Amino acid sequence: MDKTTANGPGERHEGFRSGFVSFVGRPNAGKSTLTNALVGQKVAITSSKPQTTRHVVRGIVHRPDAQLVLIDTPGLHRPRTLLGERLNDLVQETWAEVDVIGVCLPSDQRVGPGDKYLLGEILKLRRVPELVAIATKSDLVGPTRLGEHLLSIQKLEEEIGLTWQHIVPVSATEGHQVDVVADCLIDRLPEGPAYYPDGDVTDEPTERLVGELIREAALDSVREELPHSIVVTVEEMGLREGRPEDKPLVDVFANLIVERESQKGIMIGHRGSHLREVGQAARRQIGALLGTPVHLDLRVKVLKEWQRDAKHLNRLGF
Ligand SMILES: Nc1nc2c(ncn2[C@@H]2O[C@H](COP(=O)(O)OP(=O)(O)OP(=O)(O)O)[C@@H](O)[C@H]2O)c(=O)[nH]1
Repeated sequence: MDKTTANGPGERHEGFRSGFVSFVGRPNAGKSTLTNALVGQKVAITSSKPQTTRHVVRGIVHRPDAQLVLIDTPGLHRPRTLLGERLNDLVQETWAEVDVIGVCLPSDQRVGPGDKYLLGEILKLRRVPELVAIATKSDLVGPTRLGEHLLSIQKLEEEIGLTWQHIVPVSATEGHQVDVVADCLIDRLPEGPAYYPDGDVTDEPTERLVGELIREAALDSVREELPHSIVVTVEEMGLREGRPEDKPLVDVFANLIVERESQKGIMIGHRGSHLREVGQAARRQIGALLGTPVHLDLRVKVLKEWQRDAKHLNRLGF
């Protein structure tokens, strides 16, 4: 096979670049939305509530000249529970291993102490990756404000003692400059072979993605204090037997786990109305992901104080 045209996994390609990139930024900075825009398919959970990304989800960008593997981590925050501590360790381990960190700084907000804290943590890593500054949500501001924002990002170089390889504005929702972000990131990757076969968009097991879609549907509708208390386990999933070939149906059995009885009540709602809505929304999303109609059996369970209990955390995969 001609090595200059091959770009399957493990094949070296003259001038081909490949590597790992992680987006960091304050909660709600637009990391998941940018991941999805780059990959061109919904792979990371997005939500208007902060700190909802809990698992490391990979999205993969395939190009003839490069392969970019996106590692989506939860936000770093002051640990208040055992879950918080484990998440922070996971984040720092991941950051030290990627080739490039894309620091997301939303254009509609001033660069602040939270951003500087994050950057300080990055500079403390045993190995500091290349840094690209991404001014997200550029559609939310006018040119003057965007200019100011880019300037204050540049000033961080002096203030904190870091070097940006690129500073790039982007609107992931409008699809504006998404390609430029990809170029800037790929530009900093080392030469090397593709890690994944063409066409793969994520190596997350389907069940985990399905669980995330259910969690997203549940989060969309509950009050601010509930998000951290929700976790979803997919117990069983499979094609229902005995269906006609042109009418397949996938059965999904999942648990929505909360910490307290009172939260269970909120989740279920009056005569089950809330749970029904969540189920319907989740079913649509899962159907779109799998390309098959879905029957979703969703139950709400209480696992008391699961965020503080090592046994529960292990069981839930943290
Ligand atoms: N107008 C606009 N809104 C955006 C853009 N990107 C993201 N958003 C919105 O900002 C909110 C947060 O986006 P996410 O992508 O979930 O942010 P995140 O950084 O992954 O958030 P966490 O998971 O909490 O860390 C969502 O409501 C998005 O729709 C953008 O380019 N323009």
